[in-house]
Amino acid sequence: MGAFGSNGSSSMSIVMYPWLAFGHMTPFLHLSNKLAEKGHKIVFLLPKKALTQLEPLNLYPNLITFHTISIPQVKGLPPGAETNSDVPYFLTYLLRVAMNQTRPEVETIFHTIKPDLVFFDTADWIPEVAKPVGAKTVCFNIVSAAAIALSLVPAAERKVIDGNEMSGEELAKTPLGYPSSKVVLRAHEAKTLNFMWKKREGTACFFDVKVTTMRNCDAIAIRTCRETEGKFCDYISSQYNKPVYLTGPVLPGTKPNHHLLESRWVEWLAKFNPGSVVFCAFGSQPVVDKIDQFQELFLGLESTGLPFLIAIKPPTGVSTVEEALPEGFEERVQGRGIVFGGWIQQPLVLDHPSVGCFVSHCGFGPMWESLMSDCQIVLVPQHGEQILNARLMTEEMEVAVEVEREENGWFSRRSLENAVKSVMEEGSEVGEKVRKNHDKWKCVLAESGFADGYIDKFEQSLIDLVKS
Ligand SMILES: C[C@@H]1O[C@@H](OC[C@H]2O[C@@H](Oc3cc4c(O)cc(O)cc4[o+]c3-c3ccc(O)c(O)c3)[C@H](O)[C@@H](O)[C@@H]2O)[C@H](O)[C@H](O)[C@H]1O
Ligand SMILES: O=c1ccn([C@@H]2O[C@H](COP(=O)(O)OP(=O)(O)O[C@H]3OC[C@@H](O)[C@H](O)[C@H]3O)[C@@H](O)[C@H]2O)c(=O)[nH]1
Repeated sequence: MGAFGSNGSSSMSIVMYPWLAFGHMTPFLHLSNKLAEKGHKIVFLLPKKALTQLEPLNLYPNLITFHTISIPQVKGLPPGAETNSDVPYFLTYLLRVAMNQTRPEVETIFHTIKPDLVFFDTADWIPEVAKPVGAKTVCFNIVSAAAIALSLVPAAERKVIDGNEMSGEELAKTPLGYPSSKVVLRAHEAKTLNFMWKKREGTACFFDVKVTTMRNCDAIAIRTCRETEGKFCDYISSQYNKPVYLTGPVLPGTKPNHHLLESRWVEWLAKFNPGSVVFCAFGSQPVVDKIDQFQELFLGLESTGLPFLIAIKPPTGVSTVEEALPEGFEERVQGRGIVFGGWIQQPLVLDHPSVGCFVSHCGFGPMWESLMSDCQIVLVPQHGEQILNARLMTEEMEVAVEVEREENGWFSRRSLENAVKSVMEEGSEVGEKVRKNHDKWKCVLAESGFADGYIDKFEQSLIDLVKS
């Protein structure tokens, strides 16, 4: 094995195989760009359908090669389903079953490429397949360290009695030594964690899969930084008794071939004053499943009286967002409100000067994107991990507000309207506080050398790992 690194004579050969969700594939690709910038070669495994969205984000096509994987049809999944965008949230485990069936194809690829390193997060058989070809494995986690520390460490193990669901109170208990009293779930929120211990046909439970990946890999990596989540990273490291490598925020930055925002959005956004538009986006998967809750979100934005752009996937059972709109909504908001059910260039919309507020489901990718923007941030988290991200943003960093929900999980149009107004109205105390804190954090994260420093250190850890 020769010398490694940007100044060395040879580069590392890396394979990436992320979970089949855009919230995972996107940061894996951003990290690939950072490693390619240092001269390393990457083969990126992904389903065919994801190519359209990911190809424009590949900044080093000479070094990053996309290799499409056939995702088998599994009974119960919608026909042609390949990514989380094609699957309702409650069926996501079947996509995991499908991913497991790609093992023979991945094995063949490893034998052909013989990589030095394999990055993965969900396919727990990767270490078994990588070892015979001499590759080291990195479990790269793109969710918050807080979410992993709360529920995906050995100390969080739970006994499921007779296949019964656990109570919210039981699930809300933090594992021994968990380092925060603020980034926690309330009992009614913790119920969303039940899926982790649920036994499913054809695949182990989520908790077992994740703990196995982190136990069996050669290194654990997390897309985060010490400044925001140091204590959670230390806790994970102590739980698994291995070092945790941090990549930092891993955002693409501005590159010469950075693509442009589609003209339809440029033209529409240009009609409004700087900082006046509310952009609401809920990620790549259909997450708001109940149609009345879906409509309440729209009605809440309508009530703000502000211009808004909503990018959201239709709820389960409805094929387009248009079909799910509240009655008379389109006529009432004509000229100031748009709803879009397709893929939108989220980071570029957030960068647009007319956009002043981001209403988000608080996936971890959007969380970083919002921190790097100048927008006020309003959070409507849907599931466990997103709720924890939201607590990090509201309770620890104090850069955002969270929309209030009732005990049954429902949020009203009024609570959404109030949250948006609390950050958008001039002179609002809350609005000023979160803006000040957000500015401070942005200065830290955007400071020259901050993100690059993380990547330099990360690259060195990988080189040491490969040589070990
Ligand atoms: C209904 C179930 O769906 C499937 O999983 C749901 C989503 O899981 C996301 O990943 C995580 C979620 C959570 C969480 O909700 C609460 C937590 O405290 C921690 C996590 O962690 C993760 C996670 C962590 C680390 C990692 O490397 C991961 O790959 C994930 C995921 O982002 C999203 O795409 C899923 O839709 C699941 O398949 C389950 O079996 C279903 O029942
Ligand atoms: O229309 C879209 C949707 C998404 N995106 C981009 O795609 C990326 C993925 O978005 P999300 O993080 O919301 O992705 P997902 O919906 O797959 O989230 C999933 O994985 C990451 C976790 O933190 C989330 O909680 C989980 O739901 C974002 O960085 C976003 O900028 C778009 O550019 N356009």
